[in-house]
Amino acid sequence: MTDAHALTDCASSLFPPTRVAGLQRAVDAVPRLGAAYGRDRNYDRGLGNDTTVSALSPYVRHRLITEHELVAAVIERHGVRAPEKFVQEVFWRTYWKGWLELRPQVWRDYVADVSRLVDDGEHPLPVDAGLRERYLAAIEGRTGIDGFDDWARDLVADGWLHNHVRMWFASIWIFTLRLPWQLGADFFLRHLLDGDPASNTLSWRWVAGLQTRGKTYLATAENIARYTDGRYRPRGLATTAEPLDGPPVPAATAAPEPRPLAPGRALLLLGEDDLHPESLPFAGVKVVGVVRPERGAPRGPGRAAGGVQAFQRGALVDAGRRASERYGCAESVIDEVRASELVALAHAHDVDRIVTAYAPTGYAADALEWARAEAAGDGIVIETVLRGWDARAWPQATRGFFPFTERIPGLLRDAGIGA
Ligand SMILES: Cc1cc2nc3c(=O)[nH]c(=O)nc-3n(C[C@H](O)[C@H](O)[C@H](O)COP(=O)(O)OP(=O)(O)OC[C@H]3O[C@@H](n4cnc5c(N)ncnc54)[C@H](O)[C@@H]3O)c2cc1C
Repeated sequence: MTDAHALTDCASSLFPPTRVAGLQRAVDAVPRLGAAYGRDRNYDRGLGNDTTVSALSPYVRHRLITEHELVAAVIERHGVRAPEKFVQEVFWRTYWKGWLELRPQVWRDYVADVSRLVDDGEHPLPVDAGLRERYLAAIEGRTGIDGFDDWARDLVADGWLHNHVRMWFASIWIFTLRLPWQLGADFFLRHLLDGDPASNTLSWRWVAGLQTRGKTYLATAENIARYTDGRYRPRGLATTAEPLDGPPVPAATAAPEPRPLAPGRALLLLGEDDLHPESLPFAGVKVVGVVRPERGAPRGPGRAAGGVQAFQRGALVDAGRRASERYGCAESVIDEVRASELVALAHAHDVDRIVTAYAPTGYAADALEWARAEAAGDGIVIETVLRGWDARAWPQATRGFFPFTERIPGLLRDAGIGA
């Protein structure tokens, strides 16, 4: 039996949490990300030599590698047509982030739902005793469902799953095991190295039929057998997938607007959503110190898996070192993003402002918002800077992904890619 809460070092050896490791993986992957990716990407052949996908998500999610540089490298190698599918997949991330940014209530509802469903222990369990045993069987890989049990254990051990596996897993969780989707999303978010509030919450909602109203994703034994090269052929899967019921999708609110930073001295605060501070638009700002949180943002009411915490910590250390070098100043380490420590550091550096990357809707943004409100009371302003990539794309996430894809050529042009 797997201990679903075990601290695992395996994940960080598969995915060393540095920009250099991400770039190396990208260099190795780029030759495969043209037509071959479009043809084979739905096959799950694991993380070894036969892998059909890039397995770059832990790096892209934390922006150890930016979407811009990844897409530019792939187009430079293959031209615009052959990697169309890959480029679209990268834009799924951008689209989901934009979609949630325009509808933060969907995030707030998810957070409230998870809190309501679980107790307040360090490793929270469902409050409903009947649900608890079924939930434990699922996350510990004891359901007896071929494939599903291995995937639950793989997730805990590796911190990563192939996209098709994530779809099958979520579908079986919701429609065969009849477990609440929010608990599956929480399990994923706390164990995936790439765990991302937007991509995760909205993908689970999509499988459940809440995102594209009435349209669900049903995993079938035939599809699983085909795309796992016959490794798995589960029996007894649900044969229908009735969409779940939920509150109506809220209307889109306004997208955040990019505001250029005023010139002058400031501290630079690192945030785990954007760990390539070298390319953030800080023109005119004199960075006099780098502030690095020791710990990443929470991933749910319970503790994130050990491998996830190690990745978050390692990625922050890596970005802190690069930022100190880039801006020629020392780094200060704080426990987590909290106003009291930020205000003390601002005073120690004789500045009244702190600049940081815009944090998209999620746990990190929640923490930053609390710190910002409190620090303002002490006369310290926390200013965020939005990348052009996000500023141009997010306002387009008002409808479904397919209308959004029509914007991709224009977004690439505006980013100066493929010209
Ligand atoms: C139920 C479910 C939960 C998911 N949870 C997360 C999550 O927490 N974090 C996360 O990053 N992705 C999530 N995804 C999306 C997707 O599965 C992963 O991004 C992808 O599998 C990462 O593997 P890769 O790097 O090999 O992707 P590739 O196929 O090589 O794609 C390249 C890059 O494009 C982006 N990308 C690809 N597919 C998607 C997608 N469907 N949505 C968003 N971005 C995408 C990623 O940045 C990825 O690194 C989820 C999907 C499902 C169905």
